[in-house]
Amino acid sequence: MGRPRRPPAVDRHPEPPPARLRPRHRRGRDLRRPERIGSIALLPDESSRVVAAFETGLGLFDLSSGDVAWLHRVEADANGRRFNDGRVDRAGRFWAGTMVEDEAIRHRAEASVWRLDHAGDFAPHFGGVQIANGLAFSPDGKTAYFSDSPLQTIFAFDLDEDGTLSNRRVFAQVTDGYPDGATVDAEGCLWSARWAAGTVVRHAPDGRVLQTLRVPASQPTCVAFGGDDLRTLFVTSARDELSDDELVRQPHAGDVFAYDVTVPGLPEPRYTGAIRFASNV
Ligand SMILES: O=C1O[C@H](CS(=O)(=O)O)[C@@H](O)[C@H](O)[C@H]1O
Repeated sequence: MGRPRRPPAVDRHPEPPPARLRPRHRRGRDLRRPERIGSIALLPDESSRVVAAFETGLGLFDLSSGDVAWLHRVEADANGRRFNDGRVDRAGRFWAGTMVEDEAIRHRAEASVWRLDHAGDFAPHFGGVQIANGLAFSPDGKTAYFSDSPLQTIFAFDLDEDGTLSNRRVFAQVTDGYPDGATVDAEGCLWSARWAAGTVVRHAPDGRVLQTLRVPASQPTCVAFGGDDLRTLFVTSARDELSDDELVRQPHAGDVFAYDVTVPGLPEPRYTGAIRFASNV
């Protein structure tokens, strides 16, 4: 683990819109979009379009123009849920989970993890979730990781070739903070952001903690590898839910941090399935 680099300049607002960051230029660009975005899937064609998990469902989102063509708008009712974390698995399917945003009913665990498959069908794969987070996949694609943040638990599953999850087990029980976004490096270790603990933790494939990186913000939200050799670990963070006093003590809350790492990440898989547009929106 190297020294933290000076954080790239990303515009900060009381309600920050998602920014598209070009790290070399240390510049972020605000994106016009109809709803908050929880996660995205890159597409094979290198165009400016991605599949985005918006609050209410999936849309084909043009990062340049801000145009959205809805694919599956499955959470459009006001039920206190929205889409949150997601990631493409090694076989090119997009997984995205919802979270119960309304804290008063979060304990009901009515959120789910959904899968966009190769045929372009989008369906819930399992439910009983409060806040779906930390979806990540082992280098061989046979193990999936997932966190239900309020439970302070990271789970592992077997993932078969058909895209079915089974053999759910506890991968790590978290004692400090809440497991948020995560990714897997080339050695199969899981990097997990710890909301409220101000850390990012690297777990061995058997769940052991190998390394804890302290970041200068209490709410790191997700991690991603980048740079030409995938040896830069980017860590996003949130200002959300911090008091004015906390924001004074945490001037970097909401920034994106970049760290040099020795073990590289893996290229991010792209969604390789069909794109089917919704007929009802
Ligand atoms: O992913 C998210 O998680 C958090 C906090 S926690 O990690 O679940 O504790 C959340 O409030 C945030 O808005 C969400 O996107």
